[in-house]
Amino acid sequence: MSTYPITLPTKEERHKLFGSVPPVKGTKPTEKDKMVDLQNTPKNFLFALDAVGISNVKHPVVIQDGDKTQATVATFELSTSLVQDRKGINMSRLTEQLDQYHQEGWVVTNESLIQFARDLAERMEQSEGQLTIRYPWFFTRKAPATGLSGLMNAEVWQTVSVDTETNEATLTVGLTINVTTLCPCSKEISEYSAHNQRGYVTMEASLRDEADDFDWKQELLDAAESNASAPLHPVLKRPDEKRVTEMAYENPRFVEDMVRLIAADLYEMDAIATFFVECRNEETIHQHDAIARITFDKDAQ
Ligand SMILES: Nc1nc2c(ncn2[C@@H]2O[C@H](COP(=O)(O)OP(=O)(O)OP(=O)(O)O)[C@@H](O)[C@H]2O)c(=O)[nH]1
Repeated sequence: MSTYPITLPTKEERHKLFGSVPPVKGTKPTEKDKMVDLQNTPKNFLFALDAVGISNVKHPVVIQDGDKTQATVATFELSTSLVQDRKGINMSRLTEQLDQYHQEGWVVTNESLIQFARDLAERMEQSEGQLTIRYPWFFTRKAPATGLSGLMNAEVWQTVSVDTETNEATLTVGLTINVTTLCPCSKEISEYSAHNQRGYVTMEASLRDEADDFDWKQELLDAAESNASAPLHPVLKRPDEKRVTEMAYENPRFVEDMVRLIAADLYEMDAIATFFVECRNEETIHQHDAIARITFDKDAQ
């Protein structure tokens, strides 16, 4: 049984009580220039590597959103290639560069991401730099009848790869948004009603060099939502709810329909070279999900 009030030992004594011990007198150097630089010790390490780096890095960012900017939190993957005769990259330089860009007021655009990847490669003395940035992108959505607005978000990402020797850069963009899909089969066979579900549409596209002013977030969002049974909304009053319910009934979609219709829209966008589309419906009459996917390379046709 404890008795109060108690007299506590000092914090140092408490740490000792719970097992903390003083550091040993070490023999290895503590100054940076006397430490072994294992990463840079040259030897034949059998293979060159495509990508070495860090993933799951959470960081605040400011992104260019049309003619405005938006602050959000992004998850980064930062990497470079690695030559055969070096054991490792100096990984601290990756987050060092991220912090430096942040301190300098970095605004994320396709061009600034390409510059970031190029700087990474140069800082690491490797030929290729790569990065992926993934974040929630917020946009305003109005209710279809009352016009009441609220914020929606889609998960978006950009992957950039730069080869500093050839000076080539590739840019891939992606977006996932959820939509309403209403089952065509259920509508067809039932006396009334039709089951519907929340569909998750994921699109990824590689962009052509000349795609500078392509508003990829808006275009991918439109491709998904305009081909769904109905888009989602943050605010819906009764007249709005009636509208979206009827809209879904007028536009029934299987996952296969979704993927094919979105593929047709992406096929018509000149800025896109290759694309991937997936629709996953969280079924309301099953425990499982329904999925469909397509990958397509326009230049391979
Ligand atoms: N290459 C490599 N580094 C790792 C790995 N795991 C942890 N590290 C990192 O090793 C780092 C040591 O950083 P370095 O960038 O090599 O440090 P440094 O040589 O003092 O840095 P510079 O002054 O830039 O040359 C720490 O940031 C650790 O995160 C790994 O699997 N591979």
